[in-house]
Amino acid sequence: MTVNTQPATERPDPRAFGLPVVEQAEIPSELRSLVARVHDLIDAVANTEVDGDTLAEAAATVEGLTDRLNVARRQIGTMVLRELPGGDTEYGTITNVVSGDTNPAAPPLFLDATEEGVRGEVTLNTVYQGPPGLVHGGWIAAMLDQAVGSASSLATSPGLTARLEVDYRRPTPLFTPLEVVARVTGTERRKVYVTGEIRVNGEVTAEATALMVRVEVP
Ligand SMILES: CCCCCCCCCCCCCC(=O)SCCNC(=O)CCNC(=O)[C@H](O)C(C)(C)COP(=O)(O)OP(=O)(O)OC[C@H]1O[C@@H](n2cnc3c(N)ncnc32)[C@H](O)[C@@H]1OP(=O)(O)O
Repeated sequence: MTVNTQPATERPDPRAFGLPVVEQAEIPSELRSLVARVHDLIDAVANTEVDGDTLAEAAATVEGLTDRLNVARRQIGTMVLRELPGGDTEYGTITNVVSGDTNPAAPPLFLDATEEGVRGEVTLNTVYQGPPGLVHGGWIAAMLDQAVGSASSLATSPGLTARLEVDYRRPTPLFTPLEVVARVTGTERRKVYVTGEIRVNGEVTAEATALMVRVEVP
């Protein structure tokens, strides 16, 4: 089943929910650079074996930086307006743990609209490790949740995940390009049925079926 994407102009504006919106182009390049450096820092901290003096010095430096950054914080729930290839647009939470532009803990997984639904590629490091060398099952579910939510939001309007079932078919490896896809298979009133897959070299390692319930604009 192919579900046509609902025009962006017909989707709810987050400002109607009292949420601030930042356009993607307004995110300063210095912030993007900081996010990328801290993303690498998380990986370095998770894996370092340097001596205690170096660790103590690093902790003091990071604490000082944290204090400096915390003097001006965004409102919780700030949204980012993204331009997708093909001219469509999408709102996302700016600190979303899977795909947030300003979240150094996010892989990040960016999903583009396709004719079928959504598709994205991502390669994960040891920060997302569960079993040795493999992606944690919770992160697999998180990426699939994001993909089904995004496919549902683009095809209809934003919603919350009511049900998500994941089948883990094969181990999902770290340091290997992962393809993440999702598509809407049906709708019924506010209910949107969606499926998603993670593939490695074309082979499905995990698949999800989900029910999204569209939120009502106040
Ligand atoms: C503008 C903002 C932009 C945002 C962009 C976001 C981008 C997307 C990216 C996000 C990606 C990340 C995504 C995330 O991380 S979403 C975060 C994780 N999810 C949640 O926190 C959701 C928590 N649950 C709820 O809030 C409510 O239960 C919801 C809102 C889901 C429904 O409560 P609501 O009071 O509104 O509706 P209703 O109870 O009248 O139910 C309506 C219909 O649904 C049926 N039903 C309900 N539950 C289930 C169930 N479990 N199995 C089967 N069916 C179920 C129900 O029978 C009824 O059917 P029918 O009687 O019509 O036949």
